Amino acid sequence: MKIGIVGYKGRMGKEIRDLFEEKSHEFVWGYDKDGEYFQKNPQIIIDFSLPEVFEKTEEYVKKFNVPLIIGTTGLQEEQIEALKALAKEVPVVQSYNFSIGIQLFLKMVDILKDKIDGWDVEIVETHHRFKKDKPSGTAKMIKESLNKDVPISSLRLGNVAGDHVLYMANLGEVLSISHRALSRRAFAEGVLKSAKFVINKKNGYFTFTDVI
Ligand SMILES: NC(=O)C1=CN([C@@H]2O[C@H](COP(=O)(O)OP(=O)(O)OC[C@H]3O[C@@H](n4cnc5c(N)ncnc54)[C@H](O)[C@@H]3O)[C@@H](O)[C@H]2O)C=CC1
Ligand SMILES: O=C(O)C1=N[C@H](C(=O)O)C[C@H](O)C1
Repeated sequence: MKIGIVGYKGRMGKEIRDLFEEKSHEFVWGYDKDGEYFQKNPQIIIDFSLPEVFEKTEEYVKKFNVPLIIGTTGLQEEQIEALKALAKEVPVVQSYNFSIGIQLFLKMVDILKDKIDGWDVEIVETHHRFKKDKPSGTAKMIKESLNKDVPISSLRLGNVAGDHVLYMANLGEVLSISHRALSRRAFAEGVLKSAKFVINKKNGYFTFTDVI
């Protein structure tokens, strides 16, 4: 695959490029703060940047007419709507977490959510000090899966790649589900899976749940 990355100079951009190149795919196009890197037209665009870059990503996806995988968090409701409109033209995979573990976490939440009425429920997320958004996109996904308004606490500590814990308690017991990404490789692996899933599709809006 010939890939393009929006945010290619960032932490995730570099991890994704390294993994794809290890697997003999080619990094041929990139976009970052200082503009475009162009070697060849990409066959797919992967965006791990910031919400303010979204319109540029949309512009380049339309220009190259290729699938989009987007992991950028903190997107506005209108940007999600714009992604769904874009997905009528090209295939789009959007997720706030591309790790397999968080997919399993969400499945457990789905089993538990109707059985914890009257329990105290709180989410705690911990990330590296450089993370710009708060709370994390994953914490928002967990809250949405619970289908109720629960508090989220955000810690920004050192170089933590991404921890999420869901605590549930009644007066006699505490139950928790917890996930820790040991490095950004876990997310990059999910992006590679998504790229293989989406590369030959015509159009459509997909999440990482559809991919695995
Ligand atoms: N969905 C998932 O599984 C994951 C999502 N993320 C999300 O991915 C995004 C990127 O995370 P990191 O790589 O850690 O951040 P980062 O800050 O290391 O990388 C962001 C990149 O975007 C570039 N950028 C910023 N403003 C720009 C602009 N106006 N025009 C062009 N480029 C611009 C930066 O120069 C940088 O290279 C964040 O939204 C983060 O929350 C991160 C890890 C996993
Ligand atoms: O910014 C990060 O690093 C991460 N962001 C995502 C989020 O906001 O949920 C996913 C992961 O936890 C790492």
